[in-house]
Amino acid sequence: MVQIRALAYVVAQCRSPERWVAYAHEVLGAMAQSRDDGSVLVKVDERPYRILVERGDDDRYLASGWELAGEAAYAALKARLDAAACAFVEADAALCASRKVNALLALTDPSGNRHEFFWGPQLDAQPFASPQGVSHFVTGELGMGHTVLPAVNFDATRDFFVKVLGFGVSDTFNFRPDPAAPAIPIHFLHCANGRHHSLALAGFPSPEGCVHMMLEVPNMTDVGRAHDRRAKHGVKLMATLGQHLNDKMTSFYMRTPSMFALEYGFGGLVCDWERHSAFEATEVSVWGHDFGVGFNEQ
Ligand SMILES: Cc1ccc(O)c(O)c1CC[C@@H]1C(=O)CC[C@]2(C)C(=O)CC[C@@H]12
Ligand SMILES: [Fe+2]
Repeated sequence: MVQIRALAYVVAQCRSPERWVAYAHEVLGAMAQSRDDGSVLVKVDERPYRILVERGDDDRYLASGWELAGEAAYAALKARLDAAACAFVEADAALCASRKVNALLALTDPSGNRHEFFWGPQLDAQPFASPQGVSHFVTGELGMGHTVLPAVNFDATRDFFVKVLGFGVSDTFNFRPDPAAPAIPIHFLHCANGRHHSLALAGFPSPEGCVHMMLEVPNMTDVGRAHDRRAKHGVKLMATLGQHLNDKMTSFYMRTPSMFALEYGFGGLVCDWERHSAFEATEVSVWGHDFGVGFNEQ
């Protein structure tokens, strides 16, 4: 059985990656550094980066980076993909060097989202120190956080993650913006760690390539202070503060320089998958999370 350990990183594209440096320092409370090729590494923990921003002619999401435990797990994934007749491309030395990993393969899921699978992240001795006094970001064995990706070919994409890649379905949600229209499915998936979801698939398109990514901090003070910094720097709010019903996370959503949203929250559920029963949530949140603000200019 294939086991994906965790979501390790995301890759974004930006016409002005230096905007991500200011956004990381001033709003996220993360470290950030430009490289000679114009790309930016956003660092939130002991890893050299968790968000890699490439310079390009668009502001959008490019890829999710999934971590395998080691060489054997990576070989097992390749065998699994071959057996399922899923095409993939192995990275050359230049791409591995850019991603700071030992070996990497890339593929496109049935909805056209790019995913990278690797083993052997490079570690350096640079500790994390938040420029805004954020306590820390909740990563470690739970991985970087989560992403919600558009899945227009919903069933095929869900089957790919569950049947080929071994993800589990944590919970489901049927989104009904229009009660007369058919519900839009959003399925929350976990890999081999306790984070409630590392990936959610949403049955609608997203021009920015990603509905949102999520970074977690350990307490409400860190969320509230980020919420203040967002307002101070005029970053657009995409959803108000609230607490999710399924994973209990308290969070708000704001725009990133690559146009997709970032959820900044605390208190996400850590599950024991031996004891968990998947449920269908009929509400987004216990309180708050007005996504209506995302459609208005502030
Ligand atoms: C429902 C939910 C549970 C846990 C999460 O971490 C989470 O981000 C969500 C919200 C998912 C979803 C979204 O991201 C884009 C806007 C959506 C479609 C809504 O308008 C309601 C649900 C929202
Ligand atoms: Fe989320």
